[in-house]
Amino acid sequence: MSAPTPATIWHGDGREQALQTHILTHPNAATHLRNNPQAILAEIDTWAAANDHCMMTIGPDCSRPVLELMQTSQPQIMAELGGYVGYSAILFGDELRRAGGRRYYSLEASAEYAAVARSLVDLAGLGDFVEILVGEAADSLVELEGRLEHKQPGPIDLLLLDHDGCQYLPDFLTVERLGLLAVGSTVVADNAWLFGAEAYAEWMATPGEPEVQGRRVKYESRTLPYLLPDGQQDAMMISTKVL
Ligand SMILES: C[S@@+](CC[C@H](N)C(=O)[O-])C[C@H]1O[C@@H](n2cnc3c(N)ncnc32)[C@H](O)[C@@H]1O
Repeated sequence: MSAPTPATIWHGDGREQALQTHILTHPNAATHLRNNPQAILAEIDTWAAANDHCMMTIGPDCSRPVLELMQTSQPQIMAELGGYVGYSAILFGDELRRAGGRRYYSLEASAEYAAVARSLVDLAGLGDFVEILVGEAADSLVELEGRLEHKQPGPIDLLLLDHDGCQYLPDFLTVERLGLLAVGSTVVADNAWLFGAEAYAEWMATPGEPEVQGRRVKYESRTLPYLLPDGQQDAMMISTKVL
């Protein structure tokens, strides 16, 4: 009988702090890496591959459809639920700033991961553009709504769900109840077929116009299937609010 294949370890074994130390003490940290988001992202990918780590970062392949979406929809304000070590915040925050966007909000539950993210975002020169909110997304969303309330209704143009699949649906509904999305806003859910996100994917795919907070809402969705590094079939779901 062969030994069972060990489960993939995705995070939390010290790799995040090891990555932070690697980047911040890199011989080129003060020269090539400082204020160079693309070089920092490349260094994260290189370090992960060299150390045989499956990182939870969105990575170059899965980020491509989001970057394409940003080019076509030209968001002003973006928010992500699940910031981890700051990879997606650096990648999309850099793109958003270069395209003339206003602000990128990164919501992260873990104070440890958020501290790593903050140091890398600062090194990338994005510290005054990317804001990291530490705490459960459901709480940070309420705080965010208070901060954005003077802006137009539905202030988030592009929302990225990349935190805990079981929380995708309840936290998305919180976003809807708080009125943070307008007609034309887009929600991108990574890992939409796994890790408990199935309820969210089903809600988005169900025809009709469900009521949220007494308002009828409707989204049009498309899914982009892909394989995870460990071979599991997953998909990204891109949904645009049409009502
Ligand atoms: C897949 S990682 C995010 C990866 C990141 N978007 C990137 O591409 O670099 C998921 C992150 O969500 C965080 N998380 C899990 N549940 C959360 C919650 N309820 N609120 C906020 N963050 C949460 C985890 O701590 C983890 O850092």
